[in-house]
Amino acid sequence: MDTIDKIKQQIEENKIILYMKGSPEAPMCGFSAQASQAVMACGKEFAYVDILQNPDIRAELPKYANWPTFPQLWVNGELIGGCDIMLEMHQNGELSEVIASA
Ligand SMILES: N[C@@H](CCC(=O)N[C@@H](CS)C(=O)NCC(=O)O)C(=O)O
Ligand code: FES
Repeated sequence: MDTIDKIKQQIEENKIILYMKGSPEAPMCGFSAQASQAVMACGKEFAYVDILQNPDIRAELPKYANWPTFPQLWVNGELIGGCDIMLEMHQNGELSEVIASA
């Protein structure tokens, strides 16, 4: 399967999916750590992909998403945003709402 198809499948099959560096338990970058903590605080199960272990996705997702960096949170097939957006939405309560809608 080519990388774009793999990405599309992941996003379709997982209502909440976080593309990040490392894992929520062992994040490998401060941005990914903060983002995964905000998502975890919403209390709903979510999928994640460690892009450090998936260099093809690291290379292709930014083009597909039209978003240059990681982490990236996707909910219901749509890009929500990166770390700054997740933290802002966590602070104003919108992150839980979006995640609850998944
Ligand atoms: N301001 C960004 C911070 C994230 C960021 O700058 N990520 C960088 C460093 S971890 C990145 O993903 N660079 C591309 C790469 O490492 O593939 C956000 O809101 O998500
Ligand atoms: S890995 Fe260096 S800032 Fe994320």
